[in-house]
Amino acid sequence: MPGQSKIAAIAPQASEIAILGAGAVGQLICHQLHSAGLAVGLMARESFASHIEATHWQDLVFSPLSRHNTNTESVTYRVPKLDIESKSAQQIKLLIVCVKAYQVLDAISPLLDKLSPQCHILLLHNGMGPHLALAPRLDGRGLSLGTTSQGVLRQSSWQVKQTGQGLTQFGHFTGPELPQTLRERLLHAIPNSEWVEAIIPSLWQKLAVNAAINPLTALHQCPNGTLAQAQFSTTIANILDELVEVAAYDGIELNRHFLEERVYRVIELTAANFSSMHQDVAHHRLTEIEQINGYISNRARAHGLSAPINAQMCQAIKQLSATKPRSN
Ligand SMILES: NC(=O)C1=CN([C@@H]2O[C@H](COP(=O)(O)OP(=O)(O)OC[C@H]3O[C@@H](n4cnc5c(N)ncnc54)[C@H](OP(=O)(O)O)[C@@H]3O)[C@@H](O)[C@H]2O)C=CC1
Ligand SMILES: CC(C)(CO)C(=O)C(=O)O
Repeated sequence: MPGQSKIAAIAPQASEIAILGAGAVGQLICHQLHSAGLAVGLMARESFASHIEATHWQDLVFSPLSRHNTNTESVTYRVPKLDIESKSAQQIKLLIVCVKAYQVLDAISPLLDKLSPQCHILLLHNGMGPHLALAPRLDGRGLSLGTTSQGVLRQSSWQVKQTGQGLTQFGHFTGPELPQTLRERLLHAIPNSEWVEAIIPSLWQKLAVNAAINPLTALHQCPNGTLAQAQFSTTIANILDELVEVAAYDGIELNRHFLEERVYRVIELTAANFSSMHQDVAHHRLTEIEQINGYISNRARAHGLSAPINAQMCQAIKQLSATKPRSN
């Protein structure tokens, strides 16, 4: 293939880090960990139906971010495809879950009684909620959470292209902490990443960006930049007002002014992009609305409050999706 170099490297040692969910983000993180020399393997959906006992390999193609739309050279590399039924699964020390928010529980549930009791779990998705459902089921394992503003596009099953750089944040949520050595390796491997003392406020801040941008771009079928127009400012302000109030009841103090500035900065920086929800609706896929505006409205209800604009966004996206047959 033109513009592509083969640098296949086989790491013979057992994988100490496994990535569950071999989609866009899963393959991006896999590439970054593999490039840093870490023993990483993939758990793709098809592994569960597989009767192959031993570890086998997967070739992946990664295209780095291209500046000025120039042709960048893609790299092909090879990582183990992990089978949860194999003995090597017991050696996994860190499981990074890179599925969509609504897929987390279904993806991880079959693994919980098979992973080692020491295996640490890290959830990396947009939206919030799965951590609350997963926490009581950890059986003494540690749980960390993360959020990334890197951008990546899946071009085919085993080929992804990085489309944006951005901050990635991780932090401890509950149970035993991620061992220091693994934490350092993770931060070293993922560009522009940091460990934060309090991850939940960071997740709320990312939630604010997604809650303001994603449903409006899907409903109005527009790129992110269109939301800078004055006609959207009241709705965006209302979404943020409700979010800040609900977060405060959850014990998280957010700076309303800072949040709004952040939302408009993302609108400007990603002006030409179509949000993930816009794309999910356009491609007739399930959206993460339930874990974004739906989470705000559910947490409001849990505190005896209401978050009518977020509830309305949630309802409108579900209605819009219902008019289109789903492909997943
Ligand atoms: N793409 C991006 O640029 C960014 C995405 N995010 C967030 O990251 C998360 C992941 O997004 P993204 O990678 O784009 O999504 P994708 O749909 O590309 O990847 C999800 C992957 O999870 C797999 N999966 C689903 N269910 C299971 C299961 N039960 N067992 C094993 N694998 C499973 C899917 O398999 P299959 O292929 O078979 O469906 C798919 O490969 C989302 O929350 C998204 O909002 C955050 C920042 C940027
Ligand atoms: C930041 C934003 C809104 C960029 O499009 C995003 O995270 C998404 O589309 O889900």
